[in-house]
Amino acid sequence: MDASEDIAELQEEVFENESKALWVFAYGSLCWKPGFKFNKAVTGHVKGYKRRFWQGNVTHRGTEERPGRVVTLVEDSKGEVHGVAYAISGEAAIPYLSKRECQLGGYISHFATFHPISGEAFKVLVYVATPKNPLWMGDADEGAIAEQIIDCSGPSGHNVEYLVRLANFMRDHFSDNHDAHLFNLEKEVLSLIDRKNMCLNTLMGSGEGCVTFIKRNTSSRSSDRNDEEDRTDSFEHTTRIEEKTLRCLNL
Ligand SMILES: N[C@@H](CCC(=O)N[C@@H](CS)C(=O)NCC(=O)O)C(=O)O
Repeated sequence: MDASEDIAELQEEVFENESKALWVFAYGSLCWKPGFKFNKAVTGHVKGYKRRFWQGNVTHRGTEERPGRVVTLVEDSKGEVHGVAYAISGEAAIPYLSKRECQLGGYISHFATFHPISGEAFKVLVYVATPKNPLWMGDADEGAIAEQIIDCSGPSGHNVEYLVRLANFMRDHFSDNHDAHLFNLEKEVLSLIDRKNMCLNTLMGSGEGCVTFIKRNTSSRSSDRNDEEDRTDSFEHTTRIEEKTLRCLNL
């Protein structure tokens, strides 16, 4: 973890009252760089999609001359995409996401059903790029996509950082989830970096604004409290939390 990164807690459970908050599902850079304040974050998945590096990007990880590649969700009746859902807080999150995702990224938003690692499924807002948007790049040979990724960078950093931080997030939080497209691309990109004698550390940037999640194990709460007290307390605790401003770890 870079010294400039922030830490935030991943919770294990979403209580019924909390699922009525506005939640956003993250499956790309929002997993490791949300950029907005949230009250709660839980891992889980959405069904009926697959994650693909089929969206072009000229405002974060590429330029007009050399567009980068970022992820979107593509419909797939047998697919599942794992990521993290955030209970957003404050009024700034939606305008921020509208600008970052829609205005700058070509994504549109709609609702999907999120299945948390424990607890009932609930609705989440998800930002998806469709083939209708002008930045759409679509399917391509994974070797060609890898060549494009190592060749692109933009105002938010290198396209390699985008890919590797997402792969790291998935490894850290979903050990049994094999997103072949993501990890094949990572393997191809790391092999090209090696062959071209490039420096991965340099490509990964400073980590400014990135978040590393630590798991908060609610079941480890003091054992002398009954479930109801725990549940109520942890819900109140969740709502009582001031808007979570992520703190830097000055290690
Ligand atoms: N909506 C997806 C993808 C979001 C995404 O990766 N957006 C890109 C392109 S608009 C972005 O914000 N990149 C910021 C960055 O690369 O630092 C998610 O939930 O994570």
